[in-house]
Parts: sequence; C-alpha cells; structure tokens
Amino acid sequence: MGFAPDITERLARARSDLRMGVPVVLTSETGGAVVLSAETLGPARLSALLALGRPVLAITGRRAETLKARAYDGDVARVVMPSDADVAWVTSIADPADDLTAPMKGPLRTDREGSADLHRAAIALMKASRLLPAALVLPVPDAAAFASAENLTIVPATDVAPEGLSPLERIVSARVPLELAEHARLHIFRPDDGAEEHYAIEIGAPDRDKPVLCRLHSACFTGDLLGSLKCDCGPQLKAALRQMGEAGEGVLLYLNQEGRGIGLANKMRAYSLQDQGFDTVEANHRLGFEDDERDFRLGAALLDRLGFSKVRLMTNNPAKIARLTGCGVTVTERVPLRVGETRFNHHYLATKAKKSGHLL
Ligand SMILES: Nc1nc2c(ncn2[C@@H]2O[C@H](COP(=O)(O)OP(=O)(O)OP(=O)(O)O)[C@@H](O)[C@H]2O)c(=O)[nH]1
Ligand SMILES: [Zn+2]
Repeated sequence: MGFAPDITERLARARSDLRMGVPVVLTSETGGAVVLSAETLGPARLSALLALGRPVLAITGRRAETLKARAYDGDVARVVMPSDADVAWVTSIADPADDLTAPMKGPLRTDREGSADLHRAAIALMKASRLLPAALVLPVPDAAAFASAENLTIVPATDVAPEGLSPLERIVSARVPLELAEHARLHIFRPDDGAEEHYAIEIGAPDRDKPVLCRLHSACFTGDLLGSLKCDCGPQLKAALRQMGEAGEGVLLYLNQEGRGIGLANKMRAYSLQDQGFDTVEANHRLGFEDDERDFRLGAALLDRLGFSKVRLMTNNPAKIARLTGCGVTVTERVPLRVGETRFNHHYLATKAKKSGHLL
C-alpha cells in the first residue's frame, strides 16, 4: 500500500476543505464540477468561479419550498444565479435568517434539463460537513486535470454517501464514578471515516444475554451542558443515569449528533428562526433540512460492539424504536422518560408530540 489517501480519507478532507471555504471537485460518469459551500463562500473565490462560467446554487427541495422555487429534481433545486449575483445573494438564498425581513427573494429561476446527480451529492456533502445545505456547482470540462492544477480534493459523487456505516473502533475504556451512578465506565468509539467520536457509558456489569436498560441520547450542548430550558435533554440525561444508577446497571449511548444531526451552528440557526415564531420542525425545513437527520445505525453499531442485542429503551419517541429495530436491535420494552417540562419547552414538547409522534 502506498501513502495516498483512499476514498474515505479524501471525503474527510473534502468536508474539512468545505468548512474552510476551499472548493472541492465532484465527478460523475458524465463529467465533473467544482463545488463550493454557500455558507463559507468568500468574494475572492466567487469571482474566480464566475470567471470560469455561470454556476448554479443547489438547494434542497425543503428550502426551495420556502423560497417558492420549483424543485424539478424533487429533493434538489438548481437555482440559476442572476448575472449580478454576489456573496450576499448566495447567503440570502442559502440562509433563512432574513426571510421575514427581506421576503422578496424571488422569483427564482431553476434548471430543469440535465442531471442533478452532482448537485444532490454536493448537498449531501454540505450536510455531512454540518454546513448549510446549499452549494455552488459549476461543471468543468476536464475535472481531474482541473483538480490537479488547482490542488483540490476530488471525489466521485457516488462515493459521497457510502451505503454502509464506517467501522467504529473502541479506542479506550475507563472507570468514571458519577454522581448519579457510581459504577460507571466510559467507552470511547472512533469511526474510521474521520467523523465525530461517540461515547457509551456503561453502568455496572449488565448481563449480555438479557435485555439491557438503555438510553440512546443525542448530543445537546445547550441542554446537556448549559442547562437550557428550551428542551428536555439535560433532565432526560440525568434521569436516565439516575435510573441506571438505582437499578445498578444500564448503558447510555451518547451519540454526537447535535441538533438531531444538523450540528450546533445549524441548531442555533433553527433556534433563531424559533425566536421569529417558527416551531422546531418548521425551522429545520426552512433551513433546508428534514425533521430529523440522525443516523441511528450508530446506536445499533455501538450496542453491537459492546455485545448487546436486546434493549429496554428509555424514550418517548416511537420512531427511535422503529429505527433501532430496523437496524437489528430487539427492543423488548419502552421505558418512558418524561421529565424536565418547563414553561419554555412546553411548545417544543407539544410540537414533538403533534408532528414527530412523541408520546406524552
Ligand atoms: N434541529 C433541532 N434539534 C433540536 C432542537 N431541540 C433539541 N434538538 C436536538 O434534538 C435531539 C434530542 O434528542 P433525544 O432527546 O435523544 O431524542 P428524541 O427524539 O427527543 O427522543 P426521546 O428519546 O424521547 O428523548 C438532540 O440532538 C438536540 O440537540 C431544535 O429545536 N432543533
Ligand atoms: Zn436539547
């Protein structure tokens, strides 16, 4: 084996490049395109791009709906850039922050002809980079030569969203006595693809042959660490650990999928839209995301690595049960976890019940 990065490593590079505002090149059977994140775009790179040709701004069908733009490709819309478009125009289409104060963002013309494969892959790459799901896409004649001349990361579009989950390696485990559960061990898992690490907190020494009391918790910096009253995550985290401590055993999987998988910056954008009157689901849609972008295969993989196949799941979310079951985990019982209602999160919890099927 040589030293050159493989496709998984090149994808990790691509995510990192995009977060810094560096373009990447995507290829398909029919050609290739240079791709830039709308969120990290600067004037210098936009001018360089416009000198090459006229790019389109790829946005999701969700964002297109808000902007009243036609998404001919269903989940993706290819917005034609007006000739005088600048960084501010790109930002205003990608970011809903000023939708209410600047409602006249159209009419927007969208492309209908040709394939949207590269655009769809570009958006998937933005989501994986935890950026706004919007990308400038400009076809280039000889993509490989272009990438090589400009020293850009190049990846085939079909490899952007791999089918399988990247293997997770257990890096280290150690004892960490907790206030709520003294006999605790923290396990650190690291994926091969350079994405976030995930954690498992094992309480006691649960029998691997019996269903284990389990909480599948998604990271919430605001709720878990800051004690935010806008959600119920902090109290749920504590209650789960307390219950496991009292039972003497259990396993809490802490998945670093902040903001239901959109990342903290995007979650704060969603909070800002909630300040303008939108609910948690509407805010995600206006940003261009689905209601829930989490990957629950991670939870199933962690359980598998720890040797568990059956769980008593602490949740109020039936979709979590369905998605975990779909990944081969047997959920023998749902253990309700109803704590932490405040006057600030009452509406959030009611919306989860109404729109996401959470049980009250
Ligand atoms: N996008 C977005 N994410 C949010 C918002 N409020 C909380 N979150 C995230 O939602 C996730 C909550 O995860 P969980 O509590 O594990 O899951 P759940 O689907 O509510 O189901 P339960 O098991 O019943 O708690 C965390 O990742 C939070 O960061 C919001 O308004 N918008
Ligand atoms: Zn939360």
